Amino acid sequence: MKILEIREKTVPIASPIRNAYIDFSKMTLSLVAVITDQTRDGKPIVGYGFNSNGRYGQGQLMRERFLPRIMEAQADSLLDTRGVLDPHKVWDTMFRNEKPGGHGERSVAIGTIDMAVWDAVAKIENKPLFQLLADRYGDGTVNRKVFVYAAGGYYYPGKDDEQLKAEMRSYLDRGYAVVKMKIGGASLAEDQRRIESVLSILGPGQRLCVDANGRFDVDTAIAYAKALSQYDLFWYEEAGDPLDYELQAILRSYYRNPMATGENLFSMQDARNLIRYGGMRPDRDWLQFDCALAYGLVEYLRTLAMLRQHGWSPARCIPHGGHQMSLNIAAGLGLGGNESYPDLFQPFGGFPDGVKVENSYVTMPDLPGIGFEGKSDLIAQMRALSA
Ligand SMILES: O=C([O-])CC(=O)C(=O)O
Ligand SMILES: [Mg+2]
Repeated sequence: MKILEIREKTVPIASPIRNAYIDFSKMTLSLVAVITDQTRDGKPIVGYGFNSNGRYGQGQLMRERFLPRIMEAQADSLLDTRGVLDPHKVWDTMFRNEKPGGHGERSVAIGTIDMAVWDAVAKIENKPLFQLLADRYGDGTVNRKVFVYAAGGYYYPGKDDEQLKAEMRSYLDRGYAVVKMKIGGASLAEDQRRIESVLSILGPGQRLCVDANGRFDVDTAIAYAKALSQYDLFWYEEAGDPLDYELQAILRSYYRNPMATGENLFSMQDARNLIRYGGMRPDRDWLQFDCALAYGLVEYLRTLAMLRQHGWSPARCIPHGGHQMSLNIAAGLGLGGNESYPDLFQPFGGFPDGVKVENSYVTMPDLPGIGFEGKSDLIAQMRALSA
């Protein structure tokens, strides 16, 4: 088999929301289609991928480096022993003549193409990606029920506590038991008022996460840690700069409840530094590495192996990004769950049509590949690229 063509397009996912670090007024992503010479029911098998929110479209890097390397490679050099496209070989081909380190420069572009390759491979095998992953890298058993939480609670022009509560209530009404809001874009006193207003609407078994998006210096991170300790939060996320492992390690002396970070670490090596030097606690903290920003699933498999070597369970991973790729990895490889943005970044976030959230869990349906064909608004945009 061979890849006939790879197309990419930059697509807007702009909205007026703001976290503690950026607004999303000009946010974009790259959508990719890997068109193969394989067919099913007379139609070409096409794999699709896109990158998560937060890092913008990647078209130029793809056009100048990664797509030509794939298309110039001998078609056979990209195949496994079964004659099917091998994501690891495609990855090695993309990475040819790339130096180590400085991962963010290219990890999003490679991760986006990698997603489309896995989608194509699972479709060629006519299996859901979660089943393919369990068969190839696990013992074949899948856990179709995946924990999901609702991320939102952004700062928004004119948004008051009543609107914040209404937003969170609507997530609870849609079946979520864990919700997330932004902090660090206002004073501590104002954020505490916002947090307490959300806590006031949570019922038994319902929990809140807060996310500072890397905004705080060490003193502010500690001040928040002390103030947040009085609430029974699900987690305190990305307090300081994502690469400041010392800050993260210091925080454990001030915050006993769970913390979460990792969405802005874009390689196994960066993730390993967090595990080595960040003081993260495998019995309670959460890791949010997102394959769609971090060189894809080929690299995520290396990260999971690194975690195992350091005594961490994959169940401590709840990736950032809210895409179906991580849902498949969760169901196939035993992650602790996945993020979800019920009202943001559509049509890229979310679940196949008809999938319901119940007590903060979804059940994965049987769709070949990642499952994009089950989400009508998303697959319409994807097919427009590959048609
Ligand atoms: O606001 C963002 O950049 C997204 C984010 O941190 C998250 O989903 O955890
Ligand atoms: Mg975050």
